[in-house]
Amino acid sequence: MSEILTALGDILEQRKGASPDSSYVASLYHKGLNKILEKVGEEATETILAAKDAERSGDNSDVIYETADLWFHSLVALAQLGERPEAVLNELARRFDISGLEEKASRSAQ
Ligand SMILES: N=c1c2ncn([C@@H]3O[C@H](COP(=O)(O)OP(=O)(O)OP(=O)(O)O)[C@@H](O)[C@H]3O)c2ncn1[C@@H]1O[C@H](COP(=O)(O)O)[C@@H](O)[C@H]1O
Repeated sequence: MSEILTALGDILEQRKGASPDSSYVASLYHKGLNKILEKVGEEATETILAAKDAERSGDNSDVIYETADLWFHSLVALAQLGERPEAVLNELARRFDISGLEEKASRSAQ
């Protein structure tokens, strides 16, 4: 799965040199960070609404679709700031390592 994020990160970097009419990502870069963050906010709201609908209906397809939009726009915001998707994966891995170590320590103290 991380290969998909790496490939998407590469495309997001390539779009930095593209003309705004040639691609959605290039058009977002051209509009600037505030517009990208506005999209992150919109997609977060749409994800929340879709999650509440999913809870009622039992159908998760819309919340998965909206979460993909949210992740995508968050990665565009990070790319605009000069960060790649791997930075987020590394942070998640770091937290996983810490909690894994804490769990091991609490087990050996028992
Ligand atoms: N993953 C995505 C992706 N997810 C969502 N979107 C776009 O994000 C937008 C979602 O916003 P909305 O639903 O609000 O739609 P909208 O009304 O068109 O947006 P606004 O006019 O309000 O800004 C849609 O235009 C989607 O097409 C994406 N656009 C691109 N990608 C990836 O980015 C790559 C590069 O895309 P381009 O720059 O378009 O070549 C693609 O190959 C994909 O892998």
